Amino acid sequence: MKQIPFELVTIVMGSQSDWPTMQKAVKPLTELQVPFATAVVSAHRTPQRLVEFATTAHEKGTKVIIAGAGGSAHLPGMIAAMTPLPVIGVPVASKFMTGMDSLLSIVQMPKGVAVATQAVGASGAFNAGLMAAQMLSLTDEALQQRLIEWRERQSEQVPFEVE
Ligand SMILES: Nc1c(C(=O)O)ncn1[C@@H]1O[C@H](COP(=O)(O)O)[C@@H](O)[C@H]1O
Repeated sequence: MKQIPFELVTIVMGSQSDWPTMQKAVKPLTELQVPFATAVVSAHRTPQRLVEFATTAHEKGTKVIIAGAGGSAHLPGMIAAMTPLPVIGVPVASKFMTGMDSLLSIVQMPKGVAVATQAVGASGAFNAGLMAAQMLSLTDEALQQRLIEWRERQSEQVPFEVE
């Protein structure tokens, strides 16, 4: 059986079809030199894989989990229910409800199990990568410095003049 990959940040998604959205999380992680791994894990289609992933991630070196799913998006919440690690949820835009269903599925967690829900789609995935790096920077001064410089570069790239 194939092994689930684990890294400092592990990005999981409900389906391969989520990858075009979820790959946006890779950019900030790469730019900030944060190691990450990716895997398809589905609460609905691969429940055993979900349990194995969620119950062992904290023992395998993962510090932050990013979980993206669309539609009936139970993946982030179910992972959060089984891990002590912070889980960042990304609502992937769905075919029929443009992601409102994904957003509500992920954001409306019951009290006692927390998911840090991001915006729907590509921007949410990008910010999930950024948020994961910010969480890790709490205990990594060099990463915090890289984040400060990354922010400065971002500000410099916003033109002052209106064209
Ligand atoms: N929401 C979930 C879960 C889950 O929450 O466990 N597993 C798959 N899915 C979602 O189903 C959508 C359609 O998947 P397919 O494109 O494979 O049919 C995807 O956005 C996926 O995240």
